[in-house]
Amino acid sequence: MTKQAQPWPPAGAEPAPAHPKAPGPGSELGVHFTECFGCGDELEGGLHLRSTVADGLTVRSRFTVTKNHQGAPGLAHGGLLACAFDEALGTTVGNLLRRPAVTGRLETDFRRPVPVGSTLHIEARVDGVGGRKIYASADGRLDAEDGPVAVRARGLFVMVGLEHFTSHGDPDAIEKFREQGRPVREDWDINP
Ligand SMILES: CCCCCCCC/C=C\CCCCCCCC(=O)SCCNC(=O)CCNC(=O)[C@H](O)C(C)(C)COP(=O)(O)OP(=O)(O)OC[C@H]1O[C@@H](n2cnc3c(N)ncnc32)[C@H](O)[C@@H]1OP(=O)(O)O
Repeated sequence: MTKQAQPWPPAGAEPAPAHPKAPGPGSELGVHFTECFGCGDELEGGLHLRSTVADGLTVRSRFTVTKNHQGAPGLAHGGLLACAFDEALGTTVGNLLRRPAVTGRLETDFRRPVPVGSTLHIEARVDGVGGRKIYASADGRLDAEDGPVAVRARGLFVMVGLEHFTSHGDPDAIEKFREQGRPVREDWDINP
């Protein structure tokens, strides 16, 4: 096994400017779906991730680890940390590029244990786009924006049409997003 990183983003990926309608620096991104395990406010055991646009193609998210998120006693479960990064990367891609996309691949490096009670400060960015593929990465730091790196992640997101959500998920998904203040059909570029 090697810790040697592969080139990222891969050769051929191009820089991805923010969409003209993307929320600007300082914008709170809010909840994209109230029942989302990552950001929703209706799930008691959820991650309750909160995100703010930092600058350009960067979003800062916060996730506080509770006893609902344990693996070993007093420590966060790695799979839930990966979930937090999926959410942080997904919200970065979705909100800044305004293209519906789903996670195709997610890599996580766990560098330090993350204790219950700590807050992970996740800084995520869009690294590039190649065809339908969007490359994004993030660092998660313990308890402060300049704290020690505990987790790093890279995600490959694949642009999809809105029918991805209605045909594989809830037929009313687009209407539900609209009811929750996300009129994706109007606000997003929806033809991958
Ligand atoms: C969601 C929000 C919508 C709107 C909300 C409003 C506002 C809020 C904003 C934002 C918040 C969002 C926050 C969400 C955060 C969580 C996100 C998730 O967890 S998503 C759930 C988990 N992921 C899945 O369930 C995917 C399941 N997989 C699939 O459906 C398909 O495999 C899919 C769509 C990924 C690709 O299938 P194909 O048939 O369309 O396309 P093919 O040709 O297979 O892939 C396209 C390209 O991507 C590469 N690719 C695909 N998967 C890959 C992989 N695993 N590794 C490497 N490359 C891969 C392929 O090699 C191909 O590349 P070549 O064009 O040939 O160069």
